[in-house]
Amino acid sequence: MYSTAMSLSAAAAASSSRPDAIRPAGLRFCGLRREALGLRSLRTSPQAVAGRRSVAAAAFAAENGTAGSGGFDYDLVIIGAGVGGHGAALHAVEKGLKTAIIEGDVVGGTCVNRGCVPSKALLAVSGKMRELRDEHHMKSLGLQVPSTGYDRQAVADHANNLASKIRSNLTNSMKALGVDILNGKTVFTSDHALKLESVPDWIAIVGSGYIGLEFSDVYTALGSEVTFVEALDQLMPGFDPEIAKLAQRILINPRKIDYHTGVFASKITPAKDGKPVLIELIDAKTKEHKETLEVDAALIATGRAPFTKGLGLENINVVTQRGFVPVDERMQVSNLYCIGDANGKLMLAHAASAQGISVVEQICGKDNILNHLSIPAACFTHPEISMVGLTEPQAREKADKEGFGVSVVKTSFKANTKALAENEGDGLAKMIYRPDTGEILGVHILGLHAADLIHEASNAIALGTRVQDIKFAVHAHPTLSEVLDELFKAAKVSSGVSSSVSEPVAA
Ligand SMILES: Cc1cc2nc3c(=O)[nH]c(=O)nc-3n(C[C@H](O)[C@H](O)[C@H](O)COP(=O)(O)OP(=O)(O)OC[C@H]3O[C@@H](n4cnc5c(N)ncnc54)[C@H](O)[C@@H]3O)c2cc1C
Ligand SMILES: NC(=O)c1ccc[n+]([C@@H]2O[C@H](COP(=O)([O-])OP(=O)(O)OC[C@H]3O[C@@H](n4cnc5c(N)ncnc54)[C@H](O)[C@@H]3O)[C@@H](O)[C@H]2O)c1
Repeated sequence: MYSTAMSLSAAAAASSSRPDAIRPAGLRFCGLRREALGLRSLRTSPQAVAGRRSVAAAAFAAENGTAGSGGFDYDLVIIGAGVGGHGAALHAVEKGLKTAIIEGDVVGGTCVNRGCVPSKALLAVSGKMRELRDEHHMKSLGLQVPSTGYDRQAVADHANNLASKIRSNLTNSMKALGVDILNGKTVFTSDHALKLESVPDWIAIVGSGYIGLEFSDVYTALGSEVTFVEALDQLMPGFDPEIAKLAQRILINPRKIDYHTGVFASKITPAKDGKPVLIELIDAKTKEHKETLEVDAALIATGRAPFTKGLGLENINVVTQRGFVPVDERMQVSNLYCIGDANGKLMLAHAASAQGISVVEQICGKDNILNHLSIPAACFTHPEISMVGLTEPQAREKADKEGFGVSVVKTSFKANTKALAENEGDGLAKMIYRPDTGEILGVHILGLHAADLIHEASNAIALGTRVQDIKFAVHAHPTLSEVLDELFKAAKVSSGVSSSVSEPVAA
């Protein structure tokens, strides 16, 4: 029997995340947490470094050894079958570890069941709807669309069906590899926003981060009017300010969206007996009452925090911060690892998975530190926003502290042939870099397929490729990737800096 899993399931009361209080703008979580569960008899596998420890994936995973007197059934027990746990499980099997995964609710976690997957299904619909309704765009392509409409339930079914399909793909992929999927006992909160049970005429969205912005795209495409309530002084405070300003011009101002910034939604009274939803707004600084909004519905998108109570972390003196588990750069705390949303470093599906893989590498005896500044992020509005590394203010702050210079280059999508062919010239890409070394500090893109374009920059940061080298890489014409090519070629790096790329050979 898996002794680790037994002690965990007895202690667990899980739901990965819930709406959270405000976080400062632009905060990148730096500080891993790992929670100790007071696990007994943990052992490292023969390849792992000496010492007892456990692994957390999505929530946590506990490692134990098959060798020796303990006689455990698994080398690795992962708690939580979200994308973090799933990524870790697949990698663990590849590494030859006998693996089990315990899920308290349904396989797939937040991303698959109430996050990335259903939200992107709704966004796919909003994208098509926008395109079909854009008469000017259609005319310019020579198309006529007589009328457009939608079936709300069919749209909702599309999101649900996609989630079920991906959930069963994930389940089957683990079963096929021999990962045992075990059920925990736990209590969950539920997230209904993605069920699209109605399309309100007027919806207030509290918080203009990723969730708020993506849902504003969905709701306005389906005909709702949106009012944003944002505590900080500008909308989209987590984004590079120049990109946020342009996003406001492209994604907010032309749509049926108004907004209140610098105010907290301090109290929300649900609709009752024909009365509307009431949202009390207070000044974020003075805390004085400003006004009360009356709307048909309210979506709270103020950040999420993990529910990590009941795991027995206090038994090993791990103190969570608003539920987040403080881990170090190797995702460790005490004798445990914690990956994914639970550690709060970067609450993204692919970050969770990358952390899981990094941890498995360590368990197998190879030191591995994930560079979080190389992990891209994307907001799937129409058009999309993507980013990797530092924002310009963050880069300038770091430069002031460490005494180096910062340069910025920008290019417009209007200069890109492919974007113009698609009639999608709205957009900007900017790169922040060190002119003395050519190091790429950050790249931010708003424009058509920005979420796909960012990877050339994130891979360059991950691999330490400098501007003076990547500028020689060739991009097919006409493609959107030339947007990044423009950035690399426009950057000016000090002439004394060496390049590892050979000079192009003259034809
Ligand atoms: C609306 C929305 C849209 C999103 N869109 C994107 C996107 O487009 N791209 C992106 O990268 N990210 C997106 N995210 C974020 C992404 O969903 C999360 O970062 C990701 O799911 C984190 O993965 P995880 O494995 O750490 O946690 P989760 O996916 O939350 O999985 C944790 C799992 O652990 C289980 N669990 C927890 N505690 C226990 C316990 N004690 N015992 C047993 N089981 C337990 C939970 O039930 C859950 O299944 C979105 C999130 C939301 C809410
Ligand atoms: N495309 C994606 O990758 C994607 C999509 C959705 C969600 N996510 C992940 O899910 C997490 C949660 O997303 P989110 O949008 O809820 O959080 P967020 O942290 O991105 O944004 C929350 C916003 O709410 C504001 N806020 C907080 N309390 C408030 C209050 N009382 N009144 C008014 N404004 C308030 C904050 O200032 C902030 O701008 C994110 O960390 C993100 O990583 C990712």
